[in-house]
Amino acid sequence: MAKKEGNRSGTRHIGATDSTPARRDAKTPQHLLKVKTHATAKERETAVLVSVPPRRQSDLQTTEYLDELAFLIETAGAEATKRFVQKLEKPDIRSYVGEGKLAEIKAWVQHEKSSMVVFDDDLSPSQLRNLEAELKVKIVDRSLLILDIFALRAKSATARTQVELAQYQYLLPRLTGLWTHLDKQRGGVGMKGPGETEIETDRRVVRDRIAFLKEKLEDLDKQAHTQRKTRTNTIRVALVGYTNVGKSTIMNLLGKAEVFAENKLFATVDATTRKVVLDNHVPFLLSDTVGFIRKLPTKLIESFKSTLDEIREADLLMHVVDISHPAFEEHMEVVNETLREIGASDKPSILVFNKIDQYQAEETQPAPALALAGADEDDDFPVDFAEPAARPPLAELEASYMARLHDPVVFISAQQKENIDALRELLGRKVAELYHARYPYAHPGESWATPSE
Ligand SMILES: Nc1nc2c(ncn2[C@@H]2O[C@H](COP(=O)(O)OP(=O)(O)OP(=O)(O)O)[C@@H](O)[C@H]2O)c(=O)[nH]1
Ligand SMILES: [Mg+2]
Repeated sequence: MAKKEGNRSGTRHIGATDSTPARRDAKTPQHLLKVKTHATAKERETAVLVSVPPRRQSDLQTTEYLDELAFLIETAGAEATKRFVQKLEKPDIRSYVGEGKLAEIKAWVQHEKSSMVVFDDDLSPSQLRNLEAELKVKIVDRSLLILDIFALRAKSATARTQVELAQYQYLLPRLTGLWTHLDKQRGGVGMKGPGETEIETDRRVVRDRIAFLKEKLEDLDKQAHTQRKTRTNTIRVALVGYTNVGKSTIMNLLGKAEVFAENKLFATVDATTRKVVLDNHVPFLLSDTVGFIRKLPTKLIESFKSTLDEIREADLLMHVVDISHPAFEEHMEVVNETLREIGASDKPSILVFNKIDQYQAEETQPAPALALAGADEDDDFPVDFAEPAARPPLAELEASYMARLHDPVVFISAQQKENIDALRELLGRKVAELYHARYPYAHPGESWATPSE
């Protein structure tokens, strides 16, 4: 088994910029992470999407989920060219989809020479193995796809270490399954699969690397903690929300920061913190963080502990929602659920409905994008265009949210700079309230002379 990888152009090496001397990883197992969803060749890779929705899930929802998966694929640098949907009570334990559907997928993949098949769930190691043996192309599940995007985006030492750790944690139980397909990627001809001894050796190497990365993260955490301790007498605000809702755009607007904002999922993987001084208000620290997404694997959340500490340690959350997205209410639920999971759901928060410039009131939803994107229109998934979902006029929506929620609400367009004064006013007021409640005898701004800021 070739253990060394050359630094071929166009190939990304996770952790390659990691300058920390490896203590125990004389044989760095990074070649094991080379299952990539993004294009490494000149030609753009093509992906077939597969989803097994429960019977009770509406067709509209299925379409939205597949749209999101296609967006993830696009963010990773490939193109979704076909969708297969099979409604089942639950995914097949052996091959995720049923036998008939699998044969259909196989025929398509072979005929169209697709580069990979992407599943909108996490696959068990045995499902992964079986699918790989049957379809003979790259098999990508939701975790692997998200991890790959995170790896593309992560810049800081902490974020990179977190991603690498999550990748190896993902890899460990799947090591045997992934071998065959790694061989294939390397050309395969004449390459024999590794024997059990080699797999065992690699398992040990990966375990060592995991231990090493955990130690490294602990060190980085300590440094970050010490740095945060110097920010005394300061209210901390964290931007939270679903991915691609406009958090970084708001950060740039308020914090005069230059944070990468883009119409791609997970543009931000590193946490960034800026001091913000709004006119006549108490200064505060604002952090931009990684966006949330549905079905974010718990393991992945755990390995992003350091980034999520910014949220956990915040005094106030600004929950940003993209109101122009058809599924914005479900997105809010996902965010609230994730906040609960990381133990940050009881914090005071402000709800910021963004992208009002793009919001379109209408009586019914537009026809699902399914037909446009080459969906598999077989009997398993009759396309249903008549699903009504009212989108009331903005003023109505605003009034109903204001009345319904305990948290303060503001409707803005960060891009068009609409209603930003209202946002500043609300934020300034909330921060001042928190500040005076917490430090009744302090004078705002007096701690800002500390050298670390
Ligand atoms: N139409 C419209 N687009 C916006 C608005 N605010 C942000 N955007 C766009 O939405 C996209 C995502 O914005 P970001 O600020 O990167 O979103 P984010 O929440 O930081 O995204 P992640 O870091 O990927 O989680 C970008 O293309 C922005 O230009 C808005 O008010 N209206
Ligand atoms: Mg961002």
